[in-house]
This record gives sequence, structure tokens and C-alpha cells, in this order.
Amino acid sequence: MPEYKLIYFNMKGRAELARWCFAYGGIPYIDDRIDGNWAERKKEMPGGQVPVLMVNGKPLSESLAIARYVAKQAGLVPEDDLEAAGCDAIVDALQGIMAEVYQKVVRSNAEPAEKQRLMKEEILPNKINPFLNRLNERLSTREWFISDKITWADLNIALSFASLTSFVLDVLKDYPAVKKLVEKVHSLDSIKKWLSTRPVTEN
Ligand SMILES: N[C@@H](CCC(=O)N[C@@H](CS)C(=O)NCC(=O)O)C(=O)O
Repeated sequence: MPEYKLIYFNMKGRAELARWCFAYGGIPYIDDRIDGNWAERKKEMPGGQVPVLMVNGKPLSESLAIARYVAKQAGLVPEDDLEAAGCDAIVDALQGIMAEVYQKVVRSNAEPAEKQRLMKEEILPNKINPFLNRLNERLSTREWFISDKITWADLNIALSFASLTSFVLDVLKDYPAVKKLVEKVHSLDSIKKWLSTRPVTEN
């Protein structure tokens, strides 16, 4: 097995999906969380950013390329090309939604009341709820997102909506099939173990 080192900050952010894939696959890796000397470490990173996955000393950048690669090693990418592309599609869509939430709400300098208004009156009704409607309909008739087998798309759905629940407590209230999938992923032994042992961080 190759030697893996995942380099990122001490946060979930763009590295957490890869960490969940490592956990699911029981694949050993070094979880290298940069602490304090970013200016120095930045020079070593291709493109000057993280996450970077070192595979036997060779760097791979871009969070979704990293997560997809680790998912493949963990048996979480379908063999069928169209099913694999279906997973890519929902992962990309979720990435877009989460990027908007982080940019406009989590990292914005707006007052808390304005953040709440933005979330309630704009992002939820225009972006998140229509997405959840379609996803809930799809998950009502199937075991996992793409087929009868779990994939990294399921892990990403569970990760993203668990994280959104910290901003909007009842985000899944009207979407029971999505809620069921999120709970199913969280009840996997490998994921439960990761969640109970990972470093505690705010984001
Ligand atoms: N498209 C890249 C974006 C990477 C990115 O924005 N990384 C941020 C942390 S989340 C970073 O390295 N920031 C520090 C810097 O740019 O100096 C990805 O998805 O991996």
C-alpha cells in the first residue's frame, strides 16, 4: 500500500471528505495538520495551497481530486463510468452550495442577524431546499444515492448536511429520505470511529 500523508490546516474544511474516505476504507495515512508555520509550509505546496495529498512523496492537489482518488482506493467509486460521473455531479453540486454558505455566511463579516436573514430568506429557499427536494425524491426509492452500493457521494451528502445542521438546526426536517441516509452513514462503524477520535475543531 502506498504511504499517504494528507496535509491541511487543523480544520475539517476541504480535507474532511478525504479523511472520511480514508476512515471508511480503513486506510492508514498521516493526518498532517499545519500548525503555525504556514508561510514556510506554503512554499512546499504546489500552487501554494492545501489540501495536498502526498502519495509515496508525490503531491496531489485539489480537494475533490484528492477525495475522488482516496474514494477509489477505498472502493467508494462505482466501476460504471456513468454512475461514477453521477457521483462527481452531486459532489460538485454540494461543493457549490457549501462554498456559497461559507462565503456568504460563515466567513462573512456581516452581523449575525444579517447572516441569519441571508440563510433563511435567500440561500435556503433558493439553493438548499430545491436541491434537498430533488435529492429526497431520488433517495425515497433507493438505498444509496447512485445504486444499491454506498459511494463517496453518500459520504459527502452526510458530511455536508451534518455540517449545515450546525447553522440551520432543522435543515432536514422536511426531507426524511435525506435524513435517513445521513443517519445511515453516521452509523457506519468506520465513520463512528472517526467522528469519535478526530481532533475537535470548530470548522
Ligand atoms: N480549489 C482548491 C482550493 C484550495 C484552497 O482554497 N485552500 C485554502 C484552504 S481551504 C488555502 O490553502 N488557503 C491558504 C492560502 O491560500 O494561502 C481545492 O479545492 O483544494
